[in-house]
Amino acid sequence: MILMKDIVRDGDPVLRQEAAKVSFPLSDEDQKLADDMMEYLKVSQDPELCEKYGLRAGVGLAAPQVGVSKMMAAVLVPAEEGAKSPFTDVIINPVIISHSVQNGALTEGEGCLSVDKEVPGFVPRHDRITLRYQDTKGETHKVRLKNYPAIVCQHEIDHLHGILFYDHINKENPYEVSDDTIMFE
Ligand SMILES: CNC(=O)c1cccc(C)c1Nc1nc(N2CCN(c3ccccc3Cl)CC2)nc(N2CSC[C@H]2C(=O)NC)n1
Ligand code: NI
Repeated sequence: MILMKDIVRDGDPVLRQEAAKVSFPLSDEDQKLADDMMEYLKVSQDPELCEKYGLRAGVGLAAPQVGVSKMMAAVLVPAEEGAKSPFTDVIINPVIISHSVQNGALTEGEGCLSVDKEVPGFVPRHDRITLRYQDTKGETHKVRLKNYPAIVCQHEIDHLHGILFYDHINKENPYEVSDDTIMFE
């Protein structure tokens, strides 16, 4: 089971590397990694278990964050009342094949399990993306995502390319975004 002690923190070079493509069929090790990363998200989103294991809650976790520089990330965006559309899968060798011109950003900024300090500011991302990836069975998927699930997938795909969320925050004015940026909770 992945615990906070297994999460690599900012400053470790593995978080700034380009991860390696994953080959199929998955090795037993890669399959276990996929399962463990998804399990972390599930446990972290359960208030009792989160507390019991001293975890930070997350909706995404990328392999480099547990020290494995491979193109794999688990995403578990729960179904919430109202507009948000859920998205749950382990995305392997993900590629954003198209995206909206319009940006989107979380009004509360972003957090990351590998960044212990709060970094205030808006993180401008594409509001809508078309994502192609392979699942753990090697099946290729092409999905259109928008708003929160799109933000989360971009945050995790960034990890696979050595990019951290605060790299996108405007240094001069952290709360400056283009006026057509969609801001959401
Ligand atoms: C600095 N301000 C903030 O962090 C921030 C502050 C307020 C609101 C938001 C929305 C913020 N932003 C933010 N909140 C999250 N969570 C909200 C709580 N949630 C969760 C918590 C408990 C149970 C179930 C769940 Cl679901 C877990 C996920 N997650 C991310 N990110 C950035 S994209 C990857 C994703 C990630 O998993 N990070 C660890 N950002
Ligand atoms: Ni992160």
